[in-house]
Amino acid sequence: MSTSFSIPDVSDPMSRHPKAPAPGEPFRLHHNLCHGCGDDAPGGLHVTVYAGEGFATTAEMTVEKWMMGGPGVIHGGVLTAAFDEVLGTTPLIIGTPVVTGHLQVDFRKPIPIGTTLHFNAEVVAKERRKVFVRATAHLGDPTEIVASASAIFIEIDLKEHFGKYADSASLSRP
Ligand SMILES: CCCCCCCCCCCCCCCC(=O)SCCNC(=O)CCNC(=O)[C@H](O)C(C)(C)COP(=O)(O)OP(=O)(O)OC[C@H]1O[C@@H](n2cnc3c(N)ncnc32)[C@H](O)[C@@H]1OP(=O)(O)O
Repeated sequence: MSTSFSIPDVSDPMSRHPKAPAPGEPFRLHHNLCHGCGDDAPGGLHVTVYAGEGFATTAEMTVEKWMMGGPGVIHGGVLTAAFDEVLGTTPLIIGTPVVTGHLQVDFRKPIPIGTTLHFNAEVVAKERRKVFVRATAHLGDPTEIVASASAIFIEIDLKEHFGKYADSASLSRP
């Protein structure tokens, strides 16, 4: 399928899930080996996403040396993976488990190694199983956006989607 990020004129009703973390509290790990958030993921990003107000979340990531692409700056693929993690966790605030269908990233400024990236994300709409999420990243000054991303995530039944793969990789520890 080929698609683009286009927010529907009218969203399905959305509400914060009663079991969503309180503002400032972290979301639980997807699982221990998740490349984005898992504690045991070899070479993982170790991003923790925190609930914000409404349908919003925040996250931080230290830009480490191994994340380098061009000399001294983050690799675009690493930044994209970080956005995928932050954006893909955010729909849990409305209680919806998802996988990425479409993800687009705007790389606005070089992001130096050694800095801390701050993410702000928000679910902006839901249409049937599609969840529309946007995020921005900055280096400490929220008015200076260094990158932004938009994504369409698709609601899934976790067991149906991952059940046949989980034994081999996703849930076993290294
Ligand atoms: C037991 C285990 C415990 C596990 C413990 C917890 C683990 C919790 C893990 C979470 C982890 C998250 C981590 C970060 C997020 C990733 O990185 S997820 C990994 C990357 N993504 C993928 O691997 C997804 C691969 N793609 C697929 O599996 C399938 O294409 C999908 C996305 C499930 C859709 O297939 P489908 O269910 O057949 O959907 P389908 O009926 O065709 O379409 C439904 C709707 O979605 C739209 N749609 C479908 N595909 C797309 C697309 N690519 N773009 C835009 N729209 C689309 C359709 O147009 C349709 O829309 P409407 O007709 O309602 O307007």
